[in-house]
Amino acid sequence: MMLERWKHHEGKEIDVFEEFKVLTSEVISKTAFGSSYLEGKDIFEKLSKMVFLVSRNTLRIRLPDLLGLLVEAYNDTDEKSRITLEDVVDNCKTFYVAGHETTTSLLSWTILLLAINREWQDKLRKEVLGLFGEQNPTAEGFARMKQMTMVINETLRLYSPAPGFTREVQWESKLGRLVLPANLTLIISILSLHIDPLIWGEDVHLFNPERFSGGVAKATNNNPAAYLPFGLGPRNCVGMNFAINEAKIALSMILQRYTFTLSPTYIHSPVWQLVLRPENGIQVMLHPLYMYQGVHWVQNSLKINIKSK
Ligand code: HEM
Repeated sequence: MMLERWKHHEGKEIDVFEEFKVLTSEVISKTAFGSSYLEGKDIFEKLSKMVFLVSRNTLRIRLPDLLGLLVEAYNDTDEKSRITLEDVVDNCKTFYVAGHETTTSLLSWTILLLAINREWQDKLRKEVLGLFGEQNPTAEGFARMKQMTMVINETLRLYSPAPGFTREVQWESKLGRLVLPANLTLIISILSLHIDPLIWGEDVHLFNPERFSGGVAKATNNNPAAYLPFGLGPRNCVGMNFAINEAKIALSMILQRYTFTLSPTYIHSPVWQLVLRPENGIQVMLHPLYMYQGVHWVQNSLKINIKSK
């Protein structure tokens, strides 16, 4: 649906942040709730507004079949483990928000970084076309997407959709020279870890996916707590693989069809409103890879050589 809409924007500007909001809503609605964005548009719009008011919370249920599990828990014969209708609704909201805003943010920042780092955009396009040609991307291909994984990792480092997460101190504990009282809430700043030159080196502020060429462990010097886009430990993100696969599908399908450059109207202003989002959207210019000439679709010669691998 999104790519169909984009056909009307060829050669023109498009705000990818707005586009990805609809796309990721559609995806989470269909996969988790079996409905579509349009069917639940009003509810989803209200939930999006609520994002300003809610903070990440209490969901204790994992994919898949989220709704089924919630309904099961609601109908539980054991009164102690039964949840209320309000709990069902609350958990649906969390799932919707957690699974939608974060992936929108990841996709949007990746497009921004690829629009201004054209050599990486070209590299990814070659990788995608080498693996899938013009066919739809497949799950088997994802594991072989080395450069795409590097770019996603680097985007998540620089523009972590969730720039922080919280932990509650359950009982008085010592942390180095600090004594942490019980019930204290700690905010773990993912972003400060991701831009620490002691961990990443002097080029910490530069977009350099190459740093992930040997994998995350090598990039972090085997320090699993240095890179936390999806949190850490038993309460880490349940949607990590879902989000990464969704991003790989969407990016592959865009790269198969378009080159994109940053629009002069773009104003850089990342803000942390539950997720790290571009305050003014992300406007790019879309250039189709193929043009219809006479009776044939031909490669747009102004763009890159898409045949080379
Ligand atoms: C790029 C996309 C995403 C990012 C960066 C992200 C990041 C995070 C982070 C940092 C946490 C907190 C982890 C912790 O406290 O250790 C979290 C939790 C969570 N995420 Fe994600 N997330 C993403 C996508 C998703 C998706 C697609 C879903 C669902 C479909 C999802 C569902 C959840 C849930 C339910 C939790 C709470 C887990 C718990 O408390 O046990 N997330 N996420």
